[in-house]
Amino acid sequence: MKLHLTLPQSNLIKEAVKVTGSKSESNRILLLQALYPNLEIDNISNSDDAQVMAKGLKIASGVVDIHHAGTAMRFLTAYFASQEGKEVVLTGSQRMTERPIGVLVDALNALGAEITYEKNAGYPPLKIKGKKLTDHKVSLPADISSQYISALLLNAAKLENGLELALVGKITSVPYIKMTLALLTQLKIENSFEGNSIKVFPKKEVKTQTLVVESDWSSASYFYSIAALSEIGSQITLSSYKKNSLQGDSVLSKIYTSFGVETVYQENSIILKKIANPTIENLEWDLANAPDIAQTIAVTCFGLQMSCYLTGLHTLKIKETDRLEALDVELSKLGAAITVTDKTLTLKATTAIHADVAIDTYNDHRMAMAFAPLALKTTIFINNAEVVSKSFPDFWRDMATLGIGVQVQ
Ligand SMILES: O=C(O)C1=C[C@@H](OP(=O)(O)O)[C@@H](O)[C@H](O)C1
Ligand SMILES: C=C(OP(=O)(O)O)C(=O)O
Repeated sequence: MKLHLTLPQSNLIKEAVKVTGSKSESNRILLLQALYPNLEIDNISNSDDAQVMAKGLKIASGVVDIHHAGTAMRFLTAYFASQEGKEVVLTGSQRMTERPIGVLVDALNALGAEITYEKNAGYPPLKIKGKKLTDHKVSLPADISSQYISALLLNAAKLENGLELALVGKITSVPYIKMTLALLTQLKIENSFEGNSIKVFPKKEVKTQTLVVESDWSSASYFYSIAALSEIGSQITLSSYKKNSLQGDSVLSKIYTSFGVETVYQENSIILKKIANPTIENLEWDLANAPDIAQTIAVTCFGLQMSCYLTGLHTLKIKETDRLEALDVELSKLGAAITVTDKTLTLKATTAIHADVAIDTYNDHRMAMAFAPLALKTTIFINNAEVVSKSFPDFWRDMATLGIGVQVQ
């Protein structure tokens, strides 16, 4: 589906938008619910990734296909490896077979699991024969993806002796590890994270309770970008959010103050108010703790004709696509002066934004959504716009709600 996006007729429409639940929280809680069936979930994400996760957890043998969902791939690998009696081949999309998983497989096999590669060593598909894992100490590199660590931690309390991880190297995407531990703490599963050591203690049962998923902050980033690119005086209301979020991407409220966007927390909503022009000329930010908002921020800077220097982007090359390369190609089409390395992105202030460019999305939901806010500055086409369903199926409907012209070509 190719979409043509056009400018809002006047100011943004002040409709409140209810954003679906965090996919990161949802996929963690779904796994915990499979381990502790007396848990209930509220505000679960309606994303493809949460749906494939829920479906995958119900399968006991045969092929489990998790499509593009990285968290589902990693979390289910640890889950099936520790489920005695289950035997599956865990696979996904073509891109998933190019996203590395060797660190997690090595760690699980070192704990006594039986996982083998169906095709290429270090990559899905995996053949997993579930076993009772009794070893409880393992060390693993922590600088490639935090999802390997969360996968181990989520399943840890059901292991006979719990789990003790020694993390090697600079720990990346730390807030996601803290989110995992915070959810365990909510279930009164004892855990600790000190220096490079994480411990989770065994717990056979948890109290019956409902875990409420906060709405997705990565999804909120596109609305922050819209607010930043809109006229002073515009505002957008999003629910359901809270000030003390488990999601690291909530750092958006801080970052976007530099673009003149203020965040007001009101009951269970956030109101994004465009109150000023950008307060800086160049944004410098290390995004190692919030990699999923890199595309949004780069495009916001481009739309505001600002320069930026983004660092900590070393994980972007192994996500849904090589996001650094994709940003380089697509922003250049629009007229940007951009340079990327394997962990940084530099953008020079642009003088003009080209009109009617068709943005390619590379099977990456965040490419489609990050570029959409440019509709406030120019007319733009988004190719394969349906990719948004990976995390935010209602995205285009919500864009239209705000008054942005969304036409199928
Ligand atoms: O644990 C999670 O829910 C996630 C962790 C991050 O991955 P990395 O740790 O691989 O950076 C993030 O990019 C991904 O979208 C979700
Ligand atoms: C990287 C992402 O997801 P995953 O790794 O779970 O596929 C994302 O949603 O930006």
